[in-house]
Amino acid sequence: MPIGTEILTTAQMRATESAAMASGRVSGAALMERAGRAVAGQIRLRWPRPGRVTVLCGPGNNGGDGYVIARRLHQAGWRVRVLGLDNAPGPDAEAMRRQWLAIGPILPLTEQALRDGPDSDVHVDAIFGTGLTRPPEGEIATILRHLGDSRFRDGLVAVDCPSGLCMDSGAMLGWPRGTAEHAPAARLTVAFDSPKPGHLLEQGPILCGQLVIADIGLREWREGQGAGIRLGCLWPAFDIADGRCQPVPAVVRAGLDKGRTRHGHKFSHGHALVIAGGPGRGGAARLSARAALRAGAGLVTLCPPDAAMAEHAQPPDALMRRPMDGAEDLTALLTDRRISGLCLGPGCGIDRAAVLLPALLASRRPCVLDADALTALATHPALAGALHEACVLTPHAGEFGRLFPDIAERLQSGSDDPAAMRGPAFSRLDAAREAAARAGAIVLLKGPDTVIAAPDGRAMIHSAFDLPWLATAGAGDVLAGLVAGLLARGLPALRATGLATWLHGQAARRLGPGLTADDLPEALPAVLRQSGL
Ligand SMILES: NC(=O)C1=CN([C@@H]2O[C@H](COP(=O)(O)OP(=O)(O)OC[C@H]3O[C@@H](n4cnc5c(N)ncnc54)[C@H](O)[C@@H]3O)[C@@H](O)[C@H]2O)[C@@H](O)CC1
Ligand SMILES: [K+]
Repeated sequence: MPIGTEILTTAQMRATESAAMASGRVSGAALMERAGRAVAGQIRLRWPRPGRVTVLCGPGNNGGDGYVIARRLHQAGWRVRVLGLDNAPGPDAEAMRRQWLAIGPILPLTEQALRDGPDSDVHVDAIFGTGLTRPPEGEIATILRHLGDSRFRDGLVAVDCPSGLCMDSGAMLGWPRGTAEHAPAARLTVAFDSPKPGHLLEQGPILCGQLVIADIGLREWREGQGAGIRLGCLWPAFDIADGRCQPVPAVVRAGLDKGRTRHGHKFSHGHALVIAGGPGRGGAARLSARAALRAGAGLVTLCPPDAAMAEHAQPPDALMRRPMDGAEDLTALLTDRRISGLCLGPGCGIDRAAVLLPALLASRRPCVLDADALTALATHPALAGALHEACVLTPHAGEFGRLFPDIAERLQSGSDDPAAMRGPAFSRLDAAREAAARAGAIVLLKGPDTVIAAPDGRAMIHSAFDLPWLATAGAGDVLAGLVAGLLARGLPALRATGLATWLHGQAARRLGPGLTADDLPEALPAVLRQSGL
């Protein structure tokens, strides 16, 4: 079942296009015309008065789109300059190129030609799209670095993606991994049919500027691809075809009714257990517990060791407290079948987490393992064998590196062949999926580009590049608590994780700069109400 907005890898996009063309109901040229028309339309929306535009056309179909854009803008009264290559493009791009040649000349695609011309209000980057297979070199690399000058940014429009961006990973091929200095950063990127992972990961959101997804009529063939990668959230700069943000991803609605009937008993809304640490370190777990309550768990019990009970006496009074000293206490508690979600890790202490993990995992109860529980897993690898599909691991990059050092190393080096850096580069999506498959659990790899993956390969991306203020102490504890609360309510683990991540981001968006983690659970009622949940 589709969840949220679908994301396609470049291979899935190509397969979708091929299926559409094989159907005989749409031609490659028609798709190209729609793509070019969509970009020209978006340019005219932002620059209503016709101005000067330079269109840079590359060797493939991305370049073909560029010739369509040039023609359409010319027809709309723009003064158009086209730079292109002599390479024989494919038949569709060649047809578009000829149509342009009937209107105007094609100058060489060189930095010199770019510099020589009169100033343009808009530059259209139609050099490479999904066909990028290796880092740009030579003259084209020089052009891209030239376009990377910040003075171009306000007028740079990327067709499908900024050229050089690997649309499967969000890495700029040819740039050191994790950097994009002097790469062509667009004000606007018009991508076709669906976002690709690279629009949302790593450098993608920084380089794409505003991302608009243009509908070019491929939906029925896309749905046949069984993509399996789902977007759990859209960030505000994200426009779906009709120019609006999608208000609430389907992930938010699906399955939430469970345990929320009008006549429901508190136990039918689930019982979450949040395990706290020793004296003086209870704050993190209390944040998690408050978030679990706000996520709608019917009951939430905070379980510190007996020696720390006293410091949990303050509100919220809705929280229950119960001492839990060791694994026997946990096992005894878990004989209560109504406990339907657990949270272990925030402020717990690594030793305590290691002691409790075997009993927790043996119960096969849905759980989120965060912070110290992840470090305990990394230091006691034998425990990992007991992980199961209802476990959610929520590592940040450092914890991920300790749990899955070889996968983190591949991600760091950027590609299976770092010397040549041939795309598609190994991505955070690949890393999270591989880790989830190995662990047999859900993996939520945190970052401004959070990736959530299930062992069967289903995945979501949550882009929060617009929320720098969410990187604050305790925000992760709140996220873990939200996951635990939703698990307790009976949501399947992947869905609970996606929804928790989305709610977390929405709460942060609502609060804005200056938020503290304490504010996040309190912002949830408004987010839930606004989303109609
Ligand atoms: N196929 C279709 O039906 C449609 C494709 N569309 C456009 O077509 C694009 C994909 O077109 P292509 O597959 O032709 O690929 P591109 O236009 O992205 O790339 C062109 C060619 O450049 C070569 N190349 C790759 N990396 C290179 C490098 N570093 N240096 C030099 N050459 C390099 C490749 O051999 C590739 O075929 C999409 O991004 C989109 O813009 C749109 O027209 C919509 C319809
Ligand atoms: K491009």
